Amino acid sequence: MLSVSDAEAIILQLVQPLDSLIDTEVIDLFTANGRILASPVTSQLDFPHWDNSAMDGYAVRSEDVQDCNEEKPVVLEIIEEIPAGVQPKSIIQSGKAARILTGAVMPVGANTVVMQERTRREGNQVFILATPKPKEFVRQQASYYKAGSQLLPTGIVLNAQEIALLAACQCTKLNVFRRPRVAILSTGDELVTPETPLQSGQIVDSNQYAIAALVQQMGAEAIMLGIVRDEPTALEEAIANALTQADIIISSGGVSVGDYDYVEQILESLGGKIHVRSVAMKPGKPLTVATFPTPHSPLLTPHSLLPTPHSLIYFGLPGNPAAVLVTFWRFVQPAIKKLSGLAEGWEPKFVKARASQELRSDGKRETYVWGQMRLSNGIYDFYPASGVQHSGNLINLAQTNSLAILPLGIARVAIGEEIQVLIQ
Ligand SMILES: Nc1nc2c(c(=O)[nH]1)N[C@H]1C(S)=C(S)[C@@H](COP(=O)(O)OP(=O)(O)OC[C@H]3O[C@@H](n4cnc5c(N)ncnc54)[C@H](O)[C@@H]3O)O[C@H]1N2
Ligand code: MOO
Ligand SMILES: [Mg+2]
Repeated sequence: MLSVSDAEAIILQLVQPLDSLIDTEVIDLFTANGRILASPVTSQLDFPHWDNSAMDGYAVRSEDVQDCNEEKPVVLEIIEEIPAGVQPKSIIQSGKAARILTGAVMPVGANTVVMQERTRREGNQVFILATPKPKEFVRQQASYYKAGSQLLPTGIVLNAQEIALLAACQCTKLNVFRRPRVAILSTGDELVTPETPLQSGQIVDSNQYAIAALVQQMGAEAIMLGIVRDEPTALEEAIANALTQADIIISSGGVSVGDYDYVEQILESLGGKIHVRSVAMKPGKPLTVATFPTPHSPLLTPHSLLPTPHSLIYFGLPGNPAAVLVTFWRFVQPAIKKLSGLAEGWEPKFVKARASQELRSDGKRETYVWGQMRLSNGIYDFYPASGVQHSGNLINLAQTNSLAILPLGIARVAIGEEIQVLIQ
């Protein structure tokens, strides 16, 4: 059985990010929230675009206002009014000033802005009551960004901050990585859809919904392939079909040692290479991970006839609902993030927290306890979900946001002790 960290290393090494030449699409800025840039962005505009005023006040020549104070103000003649958005018409000569408003273009000849509060106005004269620093309150052209240099690199997520910047640059069409395609299937004769009236012994296929929600939350496309019977031919057909339409396939169930657990055997019969068969973790022990060498369909490459170069990864998650969530957060989420083209930050995120209650495990497998992290006075406290922590219990998963980790060999964590917590 592999340790969690060995399994993680193997899995993340199997993931080849999407290709920045092939696996891309051009989208509108309006739909760019959460998407990942597939090529760097460069603007032909300087920021600021031109020298402009940072204050409401007066544009002056700094040489004219060297020695002024309240008792001995310098008096300048106002020759123009420049609101934002208006091109100045005059040149500011010695002894002259322009009324200027925040964001307005600096007039030629002026190099400094005196803020309104340090002036007094009488008619078309302004009294400068304090000496400004040279160039004070002038936002110099290109002082934030010089046209032609790289503005945003490949591999970053576009959020509000980046989208604001792209809008300001008038970059309304963006080359981004396509969304990873994730096919999802559930295995089990006992499974029915949520709208089916339950017969004795039947279970609702909640995993399909959980996995689809997780996949969508990550900005990937969830392809829901439904329930597959525990029957080798049906399973083989379903997996072969999934291979033609996805970058990643996630199934749940059928990976343990039971008489109807066929997933591993079918993966091998379809030419898959198994890299992980079980992991020393609880829940999640029978996690199975395989790869298939080449994509099985040109569907994957809408902009080219070349096949995508990365291999296809199959995650066979254990059927128990909590095992699905834990193995997804621990392994599948970073794998999808890495595949999606993110240049950095795809690794799982751990934080330190204080145990708010005693935590226990059998010490034989790395144990993941689900619960809630809460921030109080700058310190994270971890509250395990109340009720049983069994991998078949999904009731108390609701409202959890993290997983506390009890390492192998640690059977007890006392109240107040520091623990590692995986955040979702
Ligand atoms: N003799 C052993 N038995 C088991 C072992 C073991 O090591 N030796 N491991 C146990 C562990 S740990 C887990 S986890 C499960 C994993 O089993 P499978 O992946 O083979 O899953 P199934 O047997 O198909 O189902 C397990 C359980 O989960 C329910 N399930 C399955 N699919 C869904 C779904 N889509 N939505 C909701 N619930 C689902 C299923 O009804 C079962 O109750 O094996 C243990 N056994
Ligand atoms: O480890 Mo299993 O994944 O307990 O339920
Ligand atoms: Mg089983």
